[in-house]
Amino acid sequence: MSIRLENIGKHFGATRALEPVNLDIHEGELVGLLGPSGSGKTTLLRIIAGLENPDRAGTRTPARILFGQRDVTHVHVRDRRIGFVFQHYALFRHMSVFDNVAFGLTVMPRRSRPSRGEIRARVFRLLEMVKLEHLANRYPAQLSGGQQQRVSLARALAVEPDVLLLDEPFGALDAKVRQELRRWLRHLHEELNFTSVFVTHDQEEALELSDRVVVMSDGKIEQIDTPETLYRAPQNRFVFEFLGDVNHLEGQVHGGVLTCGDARLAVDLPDGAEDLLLRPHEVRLAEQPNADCHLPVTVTAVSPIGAEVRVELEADWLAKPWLATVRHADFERLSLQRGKRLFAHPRQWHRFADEAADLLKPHAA
Ligand SMILES: Nc1ncnc2c1ncn2[C@@H]1O[C@H](COP(=O)(O)OP(=O)(O)OP(=O)(O)O)[C@@H](O)[C@H]1O
Repeated sequence: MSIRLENIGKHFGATRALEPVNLDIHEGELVGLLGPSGSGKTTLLRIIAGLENPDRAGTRTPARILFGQRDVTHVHVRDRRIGFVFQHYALFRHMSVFDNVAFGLTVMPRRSRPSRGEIRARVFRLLEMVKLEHLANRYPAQLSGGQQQRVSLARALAVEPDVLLLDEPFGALDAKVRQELRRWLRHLHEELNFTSVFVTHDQEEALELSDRVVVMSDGKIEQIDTPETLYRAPQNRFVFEFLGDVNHLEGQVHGGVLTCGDARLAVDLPDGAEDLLLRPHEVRLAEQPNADCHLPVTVTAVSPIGAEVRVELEADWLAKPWLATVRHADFERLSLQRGKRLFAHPRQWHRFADEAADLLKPHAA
């Protein structure tokens, strides 16, 4: 089921939670709404659900919500055929896992309600999918947080919703369980191909799970793209900064050289103030400066965890420490340790002409 949002805005009294936005979600797509706290993600999700009404816009451009061809703008939440999973959408504590998952089916009007045998078969099929069939008789209190969220998901899918909405579904779980559940949701989605929209403020979660990510800030959509395009071609500074760690190199350009204290970098830019941005993997470390680049730094922390080594760098010319990620081989070759003095060499850098848009292509340095 595709979803189309036209001119959907929202005010709460004088607070503008959402500027009028347009959004097309394709059938079978898994779309993440990503943004900092207060950016309007939950408001947008609640409007899709029918838990909140969009502002009534002028008659020429009315707000509309379509599920496929069906205009659901004025359809009550209970008739929108939606499944929900919320961070704290507690299961019914006095009901077994089986009864929780069966709940939505057992309360259907008699004429559309499946028979008891069909309900049983469907619940067990779902429990198998979420790998909990052996716990059907347990009560929620006897399950881990991750298992409870899997039951919530099975419960949401039981009524075969047209659209599945998830609001920070893994927000309350610890990092490892979160990651497991993400992979598992991705697989389930591929298997069942439902259309779903989920809210998160976790970049990694959005990039790993989504077919496309909607990046939001301050009630506006900043960019809608696949994770890869978002990361490689952010449309503005906000998206670039929000999607990963960023190092700043601020200074004055004069005659093709950017200077900042005793730091210097040759750049092909007109004279004036600049703020260049670098991702941690774009910072190379070396024992020596060169003719084009003199960026002296001191190592202040090293964490050789995982596939790469994270190195924190400080310098008098830096307002905020830099973060570099280097390979283990370089870590050993440079004998990196606290207090070591080195030189940073940007592999490439990025620059946004202003807050509005305008990505200038990344520059190899
Ligand atoms: N019921 C409400 N009454 C008044 N203001 C609200 C209400 N709901 C949301 N807001 C305001 O609307 C803005 C957007 O809130 P929303 O919850 O959609 O953001 P969010 O991106 O989901 O944030 P978070 O990640 O913190 O949940 C915020 O400024 C918030 O304070």
